[in-house]
Amino acid sequence: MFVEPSHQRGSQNIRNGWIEVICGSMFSGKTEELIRRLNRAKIAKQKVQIFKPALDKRYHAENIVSHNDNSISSIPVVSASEIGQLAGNCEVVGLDEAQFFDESVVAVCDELANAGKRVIVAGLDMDYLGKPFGCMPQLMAIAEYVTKVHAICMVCGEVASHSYRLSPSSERVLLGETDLYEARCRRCFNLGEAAYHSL
Ligand SMILES: Nc1ncnc2c1ncn2[C@@H]1O[C@H](COP(=O)(O)OP(=O)(O)O)[C@@H](O)[C@H]1O
Ligand SMILES: Cc1cn([C@H]2C[C@H](O)[C@@H](COP(=O)(O)O)O2)c(=O)[nH]c1=O
Ligand SMILES: [Zn+2]
Repeated sequence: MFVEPSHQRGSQNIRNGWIEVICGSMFSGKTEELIRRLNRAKIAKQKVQIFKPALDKRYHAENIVSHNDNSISSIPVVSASEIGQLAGNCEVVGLDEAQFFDESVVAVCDELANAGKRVIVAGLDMDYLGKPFGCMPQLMAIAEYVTKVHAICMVCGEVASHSYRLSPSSERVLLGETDLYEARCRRCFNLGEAAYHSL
């Protein structure tokens, strides 16, 4: 379980910021964990602002909603470059579905952390082909803390790290849930359609 580090102040009494990344496959609990951390910050009376890419409107236009129906309000943004100004004087900034943000998200997170904010980013580390997704590798590289969470393989019940696409679409961005994707372990992901026959 991730426990919050305390905010240290430097020699000029400036708060020390940092970046946390929560990554993993679909259904691995990224959004649940993001909401848990943000709610704890709210309980600690910290000013919190949450953002998501405007294209992700699966469950709700504004709220961030997990697969098990936990939710928290957020601001949808078209470009990550909007976040800096909207984050204003908040102390904690949350980003969900970070794999969909444009590449400016890396500099934006860096600047927010440099300005003393706690930045918590959740996103898919890999796409449906098992390739690194968007700016997630860069965000993981510059983060102080990286948490990789896991789902359960829907074929064999082992620990799942991959998101297997059930449709033939080869678009990288294809929004969906259990209708289009299932969590799989490495072996069942590589077996593809044959996985269910190999049990
Ligand atoms: N294969 C699976 N493995 C684990 N949890 C699953 C699976 N399929 C559905 N879930 C549900 O998804 C929830 C996690 O949802 P969420 O936090 O939105 O995940 P993520 O943001 O990583 O997609 C779990 O608590 C569980 O209720
Ligand atoms: C693997 C993969 C996923 N997506 C989409 C499908 C969902 O709408 C989101 C991921 O949501 P979650 O909170 O992590 O469950 O991303 C995609 O567009 N392309 C992909 O390769
Ligand atoms: Zn498996």
